[in-house]
Amino acid sequence: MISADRMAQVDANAAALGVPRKQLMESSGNAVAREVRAVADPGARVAVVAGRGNNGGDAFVAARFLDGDGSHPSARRNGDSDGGYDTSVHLLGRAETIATDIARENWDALRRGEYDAEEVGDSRDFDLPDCDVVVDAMLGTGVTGALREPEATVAERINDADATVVSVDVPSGVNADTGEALGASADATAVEADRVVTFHDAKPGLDSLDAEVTVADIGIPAAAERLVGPGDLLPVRSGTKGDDARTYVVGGGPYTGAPALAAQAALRTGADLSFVAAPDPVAPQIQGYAEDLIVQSYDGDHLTPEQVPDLVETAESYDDVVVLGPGLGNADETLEAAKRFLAEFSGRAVVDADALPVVPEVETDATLVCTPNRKELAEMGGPEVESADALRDHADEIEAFADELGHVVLAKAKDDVISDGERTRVSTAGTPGMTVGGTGDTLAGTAAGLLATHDPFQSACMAAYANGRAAELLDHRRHDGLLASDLLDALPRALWGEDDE
Ligand SMILES: NC(=O)C1=CN([C@@H]2O[C@H](COP(=O)(O)OP(=O)(O)OC[C@H]3O[C@@H](n4cnc5c(N)ncnc54)[C@H](O)[C@@H]3O)[C@@H](O)[C@H]2O)[C@@H](O)CC1
Ligand SMILES: [K+]
Repeated sequence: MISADRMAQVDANAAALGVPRKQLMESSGNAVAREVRAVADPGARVAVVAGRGNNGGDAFVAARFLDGDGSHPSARRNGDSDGGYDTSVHLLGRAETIATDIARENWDALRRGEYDAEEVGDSRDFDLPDCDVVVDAMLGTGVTGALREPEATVAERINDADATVVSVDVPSGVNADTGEALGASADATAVEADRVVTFHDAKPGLDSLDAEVTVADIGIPAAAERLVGPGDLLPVRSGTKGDDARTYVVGGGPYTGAPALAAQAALRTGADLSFVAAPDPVAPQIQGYAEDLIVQSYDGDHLTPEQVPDLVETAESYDDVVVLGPGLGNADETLEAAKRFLAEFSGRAVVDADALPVVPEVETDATLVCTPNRKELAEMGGPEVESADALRDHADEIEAFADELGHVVLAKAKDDVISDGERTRVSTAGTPGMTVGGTGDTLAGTAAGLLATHDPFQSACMAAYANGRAAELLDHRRHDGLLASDLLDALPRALWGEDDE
């Protein structure tokens, strides 16, 4: 099962892996043509009713495969008297308004190839021709809201027609995630399909329909789902910046750079305000690294359980996303404090570095993203991974560990493995230069900035990819000598830039 949003991500990942959408469209159209062949014999009359998006584009391709008068070489070879169908294509709207290049190219191919293809300017002029099969390609997963005109009227004509209705991807006007007709009213219009050819994977909403559903393999590589790619960034790229997103790094003491890097990465990733809570003696130093941060100090030179109630109260009252761990050190009192923090905190947090080993030891209501390296993963009770290259070979064990832990695990190495115990993805983004200190801190801060407005698993996937991608964007200049602080500059481009699409 795959949701419409995830399908769009996978599709963008496939393009990044070298299988562009136009190629997928060719496979989709071919699959639609196969379905028509399954419901009607050659020579039957097929009316293709297409919208101006890629759903229509799929059907333009199908028309090329279906149309014919029996003279196609394959039909002759097979000894069929007539391998083709009497096919007409009806585009709802003018060709200039076709929304995507690939759909327009397939429309142009129909016109140049002298297929029977017309533009329908006004639905009042449109008489669905007498036909045996209607291919419904008005709208697919790109539909928003109730069917507008002319689609609504045409949907009624399709439903009234005495023909087998084959819908492309999803019946037009139906929400693929829920199976409901889109729109406010209970009697919202949608096409009633006899058959649906959907692509790549089943859609949750199609089960409840009174239609026979075929799932067609359109050649999307498995890696487009398994590997985190630019498609996984669609939630940030298509979303708006969260209002008042705030992050709160509880870190510093023996070290000062780590909390500063994490807090700055959070700002680069969409947080509006980034706070650091740090011990008195090091607070000015952390502030000195960056005027963009708001540093709040507490008594003592390292975190102790005494400070925890105040920190929890501050974080919870402002609904801050916490980063717990960077630069805290591992004094016994500090680990005790980390444990107490997690026991009392019920918000969202990224847990990194020295705070990680306490996670399995504590009951918490908090929503956590844990970001261990290989050594920390083992210390937490996760799998022992023999080398930095081998992490992804242990993906199944990491999934089992995340399931047992009850939190998202982002295990970082050459390739990162991200799991919530059910879903597991691998990020191969990154460069050899990233073994330098501090890149884990920018990763934790990035995850926190994203966690302010996105779900934990998605945030962890996006953070792993964006942090690695930031290094790739810089790598041509800094193959040796990359600094974690360099990544800060590149993070916004990695997240929102167009350069890897
Ligand atoms: N995403 C994928 O992975 C793939 C998608 N493919 C096809 O692409 C389709 C999605 O294409 P698009 O995203 O271009 O979207 P659609 O073709 O579903 O529809 C988009 C168009 O419909 C219009 N529209 C939206 N809501 C409307 C409403 N309520 N009434 C009237 N018009 C409305 C929009 O203005 C836009 O022009 C899929 O359903 C599938 O058929 C396939 O080609 C292969 C792979
Ligand atoms: K459709």
